[in-house]
Amino acid sequence: MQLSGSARTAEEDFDYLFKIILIGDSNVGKTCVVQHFKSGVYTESRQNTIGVDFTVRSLEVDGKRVKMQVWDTAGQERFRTITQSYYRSAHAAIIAYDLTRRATFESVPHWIHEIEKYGAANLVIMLIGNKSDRWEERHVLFEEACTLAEKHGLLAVLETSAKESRNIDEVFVLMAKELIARNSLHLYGESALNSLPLDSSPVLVAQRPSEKTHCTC
Ligand SMILES: Nc1nc2c(ncn2[C@@H]2O[C@H](COP(=O)(O)OP(=O)(O)OP(=O)(O)O)[C@@H](O)[C@H]2O)c(=O)[nH]1
Repeated sequence: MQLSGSARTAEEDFDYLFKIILIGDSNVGKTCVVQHFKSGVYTESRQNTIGVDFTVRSLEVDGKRVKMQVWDTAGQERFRTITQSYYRSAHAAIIAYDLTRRATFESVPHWIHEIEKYGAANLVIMLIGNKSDRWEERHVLFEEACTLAEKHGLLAVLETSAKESRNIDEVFVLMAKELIARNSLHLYGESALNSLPLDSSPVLVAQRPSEKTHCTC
């Protein structure tokens, strides 16, 4: 994994540049999640993504300036060849499903397989169950997503709502923290890897109407 540390450009200084690919079935809300991350607003989406859209936002995480490049990919099958070509240079992948549509959750193993096939080795993978504002129509239990995440060694599961601004920034901040931690290990070499083992247990964050559950397993 190649991460750009302490990079400088004429326009902007940053300590890290991370490239994140957002994948998942069509209409799960990927574009709305990215747009909310970029601008903080929810705009009802009427168009499916064609190919891949590119968004950038800078964050400050643990005193570090982090530039997040997010590639919002089309979920539709007909764009698969184009989107696959973006996997290779990503540092991390976020797989999104719609928690009101079970079929989109059942596709998650397929998306993990795509990452394993086309992405770099050891890509950090996070799972998000979007549309948590429609919790009454839930067709995927949070616990099921946790089980899947553990089985495949994913970093985290978060339930999000682009519509009601839930957990969107948290997804990207958590991802940035993990990538910074891994980059530090990378910089300090094998001995650091031995002395600072990464916690392989996923971080799990459910979003329910009036409570927020954090659990680590
Ligand atoms: N209720 C609710 N609807 C959402 C949310 N996020 C997205 N939507 C709606 O879900 C539909 C699909 O959203 P998109 O963001 O276009 O989905 P996508 O995954 O990018 O779809 P593709 O571009 O085809 O891959 C739109 O009608 C959105 O307005 C959410 O958090 N809650």
